[in-house]
Amino acid sequence: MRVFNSDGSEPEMCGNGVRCFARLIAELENLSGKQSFTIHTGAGLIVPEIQEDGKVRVDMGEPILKASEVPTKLPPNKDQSTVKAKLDVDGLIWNVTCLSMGNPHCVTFSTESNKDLQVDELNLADIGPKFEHHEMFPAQTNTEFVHVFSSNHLKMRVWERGAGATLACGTGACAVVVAAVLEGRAEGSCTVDLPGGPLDIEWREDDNHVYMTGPAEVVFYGSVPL
Ligand SMILES: N[C@H](CCC[C@H](N)C(=O)O)C(=O)O
Repeated sequence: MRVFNSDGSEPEMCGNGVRCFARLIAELENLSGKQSFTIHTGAGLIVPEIQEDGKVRVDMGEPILKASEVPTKLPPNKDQSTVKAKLDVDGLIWNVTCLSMGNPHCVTFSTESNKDLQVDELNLADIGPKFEHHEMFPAQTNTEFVHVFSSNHLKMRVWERGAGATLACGTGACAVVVAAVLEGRAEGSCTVDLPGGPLDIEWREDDNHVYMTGPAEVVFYGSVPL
């Protein structure tokens, strides 16, 4: 599977895209019931599995925490991660945790002056590009702004690299749960509310893999003359 952002850039991976890809294969092959596929992506092999209830569960692999592999130029902690780092965006200091799910993510729950982000009040069109193109992210970044309802219920908005504000970001939802666990804000299994709907995310201790479960439905068929 190859995926392209709306600006034409080609990211390594797309979590929502791979769910839709699995659904399309099942529709085209007229498959029903539980189905599992191995998809080659720019982030390696990804395994989506269509569940009996029709939802798609994706093994998104292991999160990448090493700063140089996110990649970010933020000064790393002793364990080489950038958990609870400080990012200066136009003079405002944001508390961030950066990681990769095959593509780069910067997750924030607060600024130095505001400990509880009211995500619906943020002007993403203003601040999003300042994160996306920040000098600390040599490959740019997807940025997730998160409110914590409880230790297993989060809400996020996302400014995506190469796409802007979107209704949903599967790799972003995975990055949000990993960051929340690392910051001590959440447990490993969470529901993440996105503008486009909820996703169930589980970061499993036994294999260190992140699993994302959510719907995928055909909404139209079309063709694109190239
Ligand atoms: N804009 C992202 C790619 C799409 C990721 C998102 N749509 C998802 O569902 O994971 C990037 O450039 O890394």
